[in-house]
Amino acid sequence: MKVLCFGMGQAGGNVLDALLRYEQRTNADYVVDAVAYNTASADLRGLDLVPEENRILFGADEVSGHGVGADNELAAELAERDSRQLLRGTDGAPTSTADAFLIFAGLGGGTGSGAAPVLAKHLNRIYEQPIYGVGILPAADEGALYSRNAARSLKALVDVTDHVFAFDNGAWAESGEDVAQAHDTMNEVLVRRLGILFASGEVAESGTVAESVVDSSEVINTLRGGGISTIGYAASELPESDGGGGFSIKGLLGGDSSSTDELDSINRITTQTRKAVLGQLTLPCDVDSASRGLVVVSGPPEWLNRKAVERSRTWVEEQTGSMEVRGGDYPLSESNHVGVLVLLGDVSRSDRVAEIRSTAVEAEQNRRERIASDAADREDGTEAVVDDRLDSLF
Ligand SMILES: Nc1nc2c(ncn2[C@@H]2O[C@H](COP(=O)(O)OP(=O)(O)OP(=O)(O)O)[C@@H](O)[C@H]2O)c(=O)[nH]1
Repeated sequence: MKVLCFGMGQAGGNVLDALLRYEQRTNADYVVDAVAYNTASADLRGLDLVPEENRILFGADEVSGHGVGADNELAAELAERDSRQLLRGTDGAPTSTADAFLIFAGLGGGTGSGAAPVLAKHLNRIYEQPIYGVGILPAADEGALYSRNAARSLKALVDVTDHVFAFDNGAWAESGEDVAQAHDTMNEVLVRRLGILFASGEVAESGTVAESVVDSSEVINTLRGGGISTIGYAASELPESDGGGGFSIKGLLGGDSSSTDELDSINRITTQTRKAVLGQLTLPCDVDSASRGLVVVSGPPEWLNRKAVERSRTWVEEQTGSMEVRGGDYPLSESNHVGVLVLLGDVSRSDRVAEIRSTAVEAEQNRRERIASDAADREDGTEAVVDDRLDSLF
């Protein structure tokens, strides 16, 4: 599945850079072009793989390249004002070769949080392809302002995109890691999942193998209808003699390797499916609240047992209670792992999203009370200006 990628703000740019690195490392080719945007010029300079000419500074008239300092309303305003400049990011891009557009952003800060929905809205006006957000939720200990920004931005992004892949920083933070290192580790987790999802759709198109490979329309159909999705992934290393070579010691000794391998393959695939869903989701959620699912099993072709793939698919169907769970293979001849990726589309219950929402509502109430009391203190009777946007959260 070919994707045209946009990284908005610092987190957005970092994750995009990490995806490009992962694509390079795995010799894949699904990113048709990559564009990064920021209100802070230093953040754009810090990127590695996004081409220099595709790094776009906006809002410079107002903030002179110094960023918006977590003010996502200002970022949205600047993005709207500079929308032509944002769209210039697609000028040289081979837009017609993309199956989908992807906008990466941290939702807790200012630039990505405020400007990602604005960019999505403008791309939507012009292009036919589905537009997906990749929204990074702040950890709870990043404070109420980040939660408030994230709550608003998540809602705005869901409203203007065809789906939002959510990633919860809080669920993936390891205690004791410094922030930059933690971000790098989290970015790896996220891009591995996205990379496998997009690369698996490419195999079908190049026509190399098996009939049950996943194609891009299956990814798009799983995401159809919008909402928030989460992705789980788990992998198991194969015994050395089988790693990618396709032979087993038992087979060489004349033993019945095929039945052993079949059992082993079924066990590995079903176990990894459970692990992927029960403890490795990008956004922890109530699995039974998902509307649709997609299971992609990757590994050397001889390990991609049909029965196992079908069992995994059925298990995900049972867990989600959804009748719309697709399944397929992603053959990787050189791999020494069997991996299972599970995409759960349109999840409606997540403790973390509920927590962000309630912190946001509380922060908003405090703000209103403060404004109201400031207004009461003023004797001129000026009415408090309140923000009603949060009333409509989810
Ligand atoms: N997973 C991940 N999260 C990041 C990364 N960089 C920043 N964040 C998170 O993103 C949120 C802050 O958003 P940023 O992207 O830094 O902010 P910005 O969009 O550039 O906006 P301003 O700096 O406020 O203008 C916080 O929740 C950070 O923890 C990253 O590389 N990976």
